[in-house]
Amino acid sequence: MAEPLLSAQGLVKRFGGLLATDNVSIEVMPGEIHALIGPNGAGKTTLVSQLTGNLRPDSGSIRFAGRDVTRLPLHARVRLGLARSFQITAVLRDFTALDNVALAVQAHDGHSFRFLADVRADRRLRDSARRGLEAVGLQARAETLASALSHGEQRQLEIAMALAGEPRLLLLDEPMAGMGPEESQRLVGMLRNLKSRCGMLLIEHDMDAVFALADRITVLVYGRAIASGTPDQIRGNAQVRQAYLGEEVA
Ligand SMILES: Nc1ncnc2c1ncn2[C@@H]1O[C@H](COP(=O)(O)OP(=O)(O)OP(=O)(O)O)[C@@H](O)[C@H]1O
Repeated sequence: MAEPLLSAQGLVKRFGGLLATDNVSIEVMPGEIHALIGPNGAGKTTLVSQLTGNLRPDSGSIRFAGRDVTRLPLHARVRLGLARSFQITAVLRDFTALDNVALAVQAHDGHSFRFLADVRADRRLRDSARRGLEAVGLQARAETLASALSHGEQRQLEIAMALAGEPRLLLLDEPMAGMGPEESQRLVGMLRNLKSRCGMLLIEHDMDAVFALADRITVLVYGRAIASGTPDQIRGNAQVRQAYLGEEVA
C-alpha cells in the first residue's frame, strides 16, 4: 500500500486547562480528499494549525512527504508541498485575478517582492498563472479585478493562489462558507477535478459538500477523533449521529 502523504500520530494540544487536541491521529493518502468535521469548538482549526506549523503540538508527531516535520517551521513545510488556502494567501482586491495568481507564483518561486510591472512582463509567470486560473475554472475572469469577483469566485481565486506552489497537499478551511447552493456545487465539482493534482484535507460544515467529496471523513468532538471512515461508514455510525450529525444526513 502507498505511504500516506501526511500522517499525524497522537497529537495533543492544551490551552491552559482545555484539551483542544486529545491524542488525535489522522492520515491523508496521495490524491485523497479527507474531510474533518465536528461541531463548533471541536478542535478542527487547532488540529490543522499543528499540521501546518502555525501551532506546536505538546506531544505527538507529524510526517509529511516521507519526512518528520513535527519540528519544522511553517515555511519549511510549505517548501515540502503543504499549502493552506485562506490563510497563507491574501487576495489583493485592486489587482486582476491573473495578477493575483502571478504574484503568488512569483512568491512561491522564492523571489522576494518585485514590482508588479515585472510580473506583468514575465511571460512564464503569466502562463503559469493562467494554468492556475484554468485549474479552478476562472480563466474567463483573468482580467477582472479581484474586488469585482463574486464571493464564490474569490474563493476559487484563493485556491488558484494556493495551487501556485504546486502543493502535494492542500488544507482547505471551510471553503464553502458564505456560498449559496449553486456556488458551492460549482466548487465541489472544481475540487473533485483537483484530486488528480494533490491530496486535500477539508474542514467543512456543509455536509452536502463533505459527503459529495470526501473519500474519508474524520469526526472530531471535544478534541477527540470519535470516528474515521468512508462516508457510508460515518453516515451509519450511531455515535457520530448522536454526537454531531443528528438527522442531518438521514
Ligand atoms: N489560542 C487559543 N487559546 C485558547 N483557547 C483556544 C485557542 N484556540 C482555540 N482555542 C479553544 O480550543 C477549542 C477548539 O477550537 P477550534 O477553533 O480549534 O475549534 P473548531 O472545531 O475549529 O471550531 P469552528 O468550527 O467553530 O471553527 C475551543 O474551545 C477554542 O475556544
